[in-house]
Order: sequence, then structure tokens, then C-alpha cells
Amino acid sequence: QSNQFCEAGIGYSEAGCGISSSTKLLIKGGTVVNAHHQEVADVYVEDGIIFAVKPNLKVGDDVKVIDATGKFVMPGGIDPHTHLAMEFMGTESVDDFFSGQAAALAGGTTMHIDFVIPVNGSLIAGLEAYEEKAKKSCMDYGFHMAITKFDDIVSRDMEIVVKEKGINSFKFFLAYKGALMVNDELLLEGLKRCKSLGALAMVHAENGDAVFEGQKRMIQLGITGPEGHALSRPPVLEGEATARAIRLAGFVNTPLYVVHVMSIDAMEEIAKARKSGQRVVGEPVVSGLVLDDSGLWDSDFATASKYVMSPPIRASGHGKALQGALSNGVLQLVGTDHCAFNSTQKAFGIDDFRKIPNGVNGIEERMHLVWDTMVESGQISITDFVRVTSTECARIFNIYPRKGAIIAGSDADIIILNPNSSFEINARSHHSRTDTNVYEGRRGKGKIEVTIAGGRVVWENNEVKVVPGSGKYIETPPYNYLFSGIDKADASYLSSLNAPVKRSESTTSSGRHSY
Ligand SMILES: NC(=O)NCCC(=O)O
Ligand SMILES: [Zn+2]
Ligand SMILES: [Zn+2]
Repeated sequence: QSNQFCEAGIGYSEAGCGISSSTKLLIKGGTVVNAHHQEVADVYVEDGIIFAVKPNLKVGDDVKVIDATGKFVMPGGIDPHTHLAMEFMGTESVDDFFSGQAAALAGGTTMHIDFVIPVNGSLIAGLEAYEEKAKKSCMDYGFHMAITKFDDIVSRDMEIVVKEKGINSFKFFLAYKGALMVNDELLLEGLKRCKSLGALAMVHAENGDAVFEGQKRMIQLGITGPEGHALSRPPVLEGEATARAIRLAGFVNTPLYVVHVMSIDAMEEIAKARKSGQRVVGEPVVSGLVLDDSGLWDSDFATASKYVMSPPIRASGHGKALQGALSNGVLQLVGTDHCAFNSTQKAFGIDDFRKIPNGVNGIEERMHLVWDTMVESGQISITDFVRVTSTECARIFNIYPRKGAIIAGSDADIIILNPNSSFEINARSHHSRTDTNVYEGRRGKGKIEVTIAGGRVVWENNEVKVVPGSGKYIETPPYNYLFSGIDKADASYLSSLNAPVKRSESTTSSGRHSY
């Protein structure tokens, strides 16, 4: 592999890395794009913060100047959905908080939010384990927390992680029976607790009991290869779980975030709920937007197994519909679900698709693929590109405008994209530790030539320059914008319950209402 990045302990010292020590930067003459506006302007950065965004800024000789004429200067991507060093299906995803983040930076993503998995149901033990994993971070990151059981201790610990540990979102897996899956009773308890804490509930929406049944059917039919994965968990099971989670969140009146929306079935449930005014966020992932399930039928196991993720990559047609939903606002932001396993790990399931570790790469490829698929094709504007890859994530997880914006006072997480250059993806040159890439051979227009994270140039001239330990944990505060006014909806619900009682109290002796 020609992967190039500095990692202390494997042959490079910090000084030898050529890490930019400049704390002052001027990005000159580019088109600065925010989610709401674009203009030609210079961007001046000092000590990791954007100081000024104005045309024709003058600076001293001690400032590193980057010419961005003819290019787009945009907020670094924020990936809302990753699994670095995740222990899952008897193994651990190969990209850790260093290699996964180095890959992210090479692809223009400057922050991600990873899922803490509890240890034997304990949130605090899980968080401690992830804090340890994240010590080698080279870019900013936040955490979501998965909930895998519910009791008084979990309820108390949810409050601790929100109020003291800076986590504002909890994920419930409705799939992975016998492992991470929760039932409806637990989901309801969790939704209520999320609401009381102003925390966002997230769901992996597939009916885990039905998937289990689907898997048994496949094995009985003698279908043991990777295609059995897709056949055992069809879109209807994703649609059912999405609808159920939406209805239960509506019953509790708390906002809901549906992760990795992969099918028309799930997307249409989200569209219906949003149309009715319910606070539901839908997150497609890049694999669901740009791939189809044909790879799962490849006769070569190594090729087919690399596409195994859950919910499965769907038949062609679903991806196109998800792209449409992203462009018309039914879906709001794009994640990756980056959970990379190498071909040795994928081969655990050579005789039985149920044992193939679920997950695909994407943290490095997301920005380029969304640009090429959505902007180059004319489906979304450049400002919308910024919104779906960065700003909306910052808003939902309540860190805007510190993140997700190029304005004075924001963190200096910035990318420079050349729309006239092109990218090509392959496992030989990617920065992930996995030996395969589900986007192998893809080319497209638009190349992220420079990534600046925390005010330092970390990707330039096709080289990543980072050191472990330089990334910061970003706390995400509760009560994001989705919660505003939610108490008013509660009040009107309660008054609607009271109404018949009042009526019967004021009913006249003739049985007629007095009003
Ligand atoms: N998606 C997947 O296949 N693996 C990661 C875990 C999850 O998000 O379900
Ligand atoms: Zn999931
Ligand atoms: Zn995931």
C-alpha cells in the first residue's frame, strides 16, 4: 500500500512529519460556501479559529497563504455515523481512531461522531473503553451512546452521560437479535428517558425477530453465501421497524433520528411522518445512495462479502429514490456507517453469511461521492452540499456554528475543493486499513485538495500529515432545535385528553352539552 501518513511509533517523529506548525493561515480568493450563502472571499485563520471572512484581506509575512482561486472553500465534513475500533460479531473493525480519522481527513471530513457500545449493558464502562480508544485521535470527534438494556442504573447513567459527559444522543438497535437488539418495551422506556433529558433518540430500524426468521429460511433453502444476507432482511423489514419506531416516538412525542436509511420503504415512512409534522430526521449513508446490491451476487466470496452491511445495500432503484429524498429534504444529512473489516475478517462467514462481519468503508469517500453523485449531476446546489455533509449534522448535534460553518469565530475546519480536478478510489491508495474498498475503481469530478483541521493543514499534495493525540473530544449539548416547542405539543395533547372530562362535567341534565 502507498498509504502515507505519519504515525508516531511507526517510523516517523512529529518533527519529521512536516506537520504544519503555522498557526496563521490565509485562504485567498476562493468561493466560500456556507449552507445559507456563497461569496468570493478570503478566510483568515489564527490559533485554530476562523478570524475573518472578507474579500481582499491583507496579512503579514508570517502567515501561510493558500491560493484558492477558482475553488470552493467549505466547512470540513462531519460524519454523523461511524464505528471505529468497534467490537462486533466476534471481531473488531480495522480502522481505529487514528487510521479511520487519517482516512477521513484525506477525504475532507474533519469531525465524526462514533457510537459508544456499552460493556455488559454498562454505559459508563462502555464510555471508559471508548475514551481509551479515542486517545490516539488526530481529528475532532464526538460520541453517541448505544442503549442495549434498561434499568434504574442505565436510566441514571443516561443522565450522567448527558449532563456530565457531553453526549446528547442515544441509539437503539431494533436488529441484531441476541446481541445489541432491544424490544419495544425497552425502546419505549428509552424514548421516554431521552425526552426527559433533551437527548436525541436514534434507531437502527430493522425488525430483528423477522430478520432472524429470514436467516433461518435462507439456511433451510441452502443459501449460505453473501446474497443470503440481502434475501434474509428485505426492505419490508426495514420499513416495518422504521414505521414502528416513528409511531412510538410520536406516542412519546420525542424527536427521532433514523440512521442508515437504505430503502424506499423506510424513506417513505419518514416522508409521511415529516409531512404530518412529526420531528423525524432521516440519514442516508453513502453506500445506500451510490451502490446497488449486485455485488452481493458476485461469485467471488471476497468480492461479494465486502458489500455485507445492515440494513443491506438494496436493489437499484432504492439508491436513486434516496438521492431524490436527499435533494427534496425528506432526508437531511449523509453519514457513512464506516465500519471496515478486512477480507480475512469477512471470511469468517465463508460457509454462512450470518457470520460475515457487517460493515463497509466510506469515511474517506463520502465527500467526493456526494459531490459527484449529487452536485455534479445537478441534484443539489453547492450550498446544499455543505448542508447535507456538514452544517445539518452540526445543527442536529447542537455544535453549530462552532462546527459546520465558515464564519468568524468558528473552528478552522476547512476544505478546499477543486471542481475541475477529479478523484479516483481504490484500495491501493486509500488510507483505511482495510484491504478492500466497496467503491473500488470509482472516479468522479471534484477533488478535495486541501483539508485544514483545527487550523492546521493536514491534507495537501495527496499527503496526510497528522499525529496521534491531536484530536479533541467535542461535547454535544442536549436540547437541540428539534426540541424547541415540544412542550407546547405535550400541553395540547394533555388538554385534548382533558376535553371530554370537562364536557361530561358540564353536560346538562338533558344530556346536552352546555357549550
Ligand atoms: N451497519 C453495519 O452493517 N455495521 C455497523 C453496525 C450498525 O450500524 O448496524
Ligand atoms: Zn446500524
Ligand atoms: Zn452504524
